[in-house]
Amino acid sequence: MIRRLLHYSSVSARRLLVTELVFIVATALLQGIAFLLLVPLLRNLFRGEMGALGTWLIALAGVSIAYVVVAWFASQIGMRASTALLDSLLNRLGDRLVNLPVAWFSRDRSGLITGIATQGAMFVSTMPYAILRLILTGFITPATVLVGMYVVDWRLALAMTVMVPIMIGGYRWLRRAIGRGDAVHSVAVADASNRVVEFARAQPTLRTAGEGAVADHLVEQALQRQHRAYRGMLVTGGAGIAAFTGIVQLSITVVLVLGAFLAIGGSIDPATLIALLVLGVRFNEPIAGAGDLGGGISVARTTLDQLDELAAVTALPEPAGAGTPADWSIGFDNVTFGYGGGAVLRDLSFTAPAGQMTAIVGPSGSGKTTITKLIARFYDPESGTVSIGGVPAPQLGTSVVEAAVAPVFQDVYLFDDTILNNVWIGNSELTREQVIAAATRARVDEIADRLPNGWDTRVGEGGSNLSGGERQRVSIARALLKDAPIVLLDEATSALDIGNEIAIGDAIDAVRADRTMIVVAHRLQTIMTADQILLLDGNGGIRESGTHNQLLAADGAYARYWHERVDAAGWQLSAHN
Ligand SMILES: Nc1ncnc2c1ncn2[C@@H]1O[C@H](COP(=O)(O)OP(=O)(O)OP(=O)(O)O)[C@@H](O)[C@H]1O
Repeated sequence: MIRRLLHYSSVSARRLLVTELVFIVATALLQGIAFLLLVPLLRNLFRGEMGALGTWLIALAGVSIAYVVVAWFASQIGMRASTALLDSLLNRLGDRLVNLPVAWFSRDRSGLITGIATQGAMFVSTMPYAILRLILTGFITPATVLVGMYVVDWRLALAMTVMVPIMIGGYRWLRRAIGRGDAVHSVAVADASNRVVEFARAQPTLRTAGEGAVADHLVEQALQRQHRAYRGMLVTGGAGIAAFTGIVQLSITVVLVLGAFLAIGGSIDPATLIALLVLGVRFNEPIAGAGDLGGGISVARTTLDQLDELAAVTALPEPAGAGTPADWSIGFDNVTFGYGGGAVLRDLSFTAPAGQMTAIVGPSGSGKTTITKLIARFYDPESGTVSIGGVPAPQLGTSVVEAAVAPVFQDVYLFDDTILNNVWIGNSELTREQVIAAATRARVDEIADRLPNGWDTRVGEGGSNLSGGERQRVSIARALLKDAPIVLLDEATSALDIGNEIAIGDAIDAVRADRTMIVVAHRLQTIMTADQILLLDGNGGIRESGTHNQLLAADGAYARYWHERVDAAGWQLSAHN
């Protein structure tokens, strides 16, 4: 455990932790010595040898003062070590989160991260101060007492020694029992918090769909599972603590009975026996205390296990030296990919020329968004190659791909900050004027104009004060600011009002310039103005590809798809041409 704490500590936290451990050991030794001094002290008291008693009293007072001083330092350093450890844990977690592959993040992982970042990290950080101190003291103090007992009476010391492995066995069993219960409980807590957050987020949908009862039921089930897991943890933990306390009490009884026999046989005088029995109680006290806290270690261990699991998540392969793309074209070469089930894309090959717009169309679930996620390198394909400028993505490395690609996805996240700051994160080095200029090109100025505080109006959590189309305009403005040579655009599927429709069209024109654009296209205007259209077949491949005019002239699947869409939209081609 101590090794694991040191592993997750920063250099300064590690230094504090080691210093604290030294102080804890010193405290425990002094406590043990103070207990041992009780033997001559009590023996002299019962024998009425007052002269020697004074000497032992002074010695005891000296050791006690030293103990208080060292214990005070131990607790002060312990508190500082705890704070430093908490900082290190949260920093390690943050560093890991920004390096985890994007594909790792899903909604059911948010409960795990929240659990580690809140109770988990707090619990681990209290280890040095509140728990480790008592546990180490609980073992070092009795060990010191035991060594001293051999000096006073080896037979009682031997009896006590025999009990030690039994106590250690009991302690381990107790820790394992609590650890098992806590592992189950942690999973249940993460699941329940996911469900509650989901329930809160889904309120608008649930109310309109009248599905509140189903969601209620899911939350209730998750809370019941958590309740059961908690009860299970209390039952196993409580039984473990009771059993361990029983073992500790048994050891006192053994010493008591043996001591009584020795006193009756005359091989030990009553004064020494009383002193040794007092020592026996002192011997057991810290151990029983450590038993109560052994569960704390198990709970902290669960959090450390979760951090280890996070550390073990394999990142996508990175090259030793990043390759340089020849241009900003994108190539798919026999790409096959699935999310663990069947293949979503099968032997898919195409080239999206640099500086041109490629529109991807096709049935729902045919893998359009998946293509954009492979380009952004959220995943690597199972077989085949995705390349940028002729260089396969793994040879470019994630950071090069991230810098080259600006994604404008449908689930754009806006922070609960001003609308301007939400655009600004596209490139924090620009000035306010530059940000406003870019945002204006994406037609975000119209949104700012209607908000009470203009550019400085907060947009609510997740951008809840803006419409879907408006959020997408902010996202396009971010892409403009980032000025990446490749833009991935997943157009909103939901119908947009005419204002947003025109504004998004203008925003796309602004971002298009000479960039390579891959658009999961739903707007007819986008589709027909693309330099290349890929029609997916719904079986992981491409059915037809070409320009709008070529494909219409071919009068195949695309032509049918197009006419259906035009009819459905009641679109007047002539009006827009
Ligand atoms: N993270 C994921 N985990 C598991 N399966 C996924 C994941 N994302 C997508 N899928 C599945 O992969 C398939 C392709 O999804 P994708 O979103 O690429 O389709 P799409 O053509 O963009 O669909 P739509 O037009 O409906 O948005 C679907 O069957 C979908 O359920």
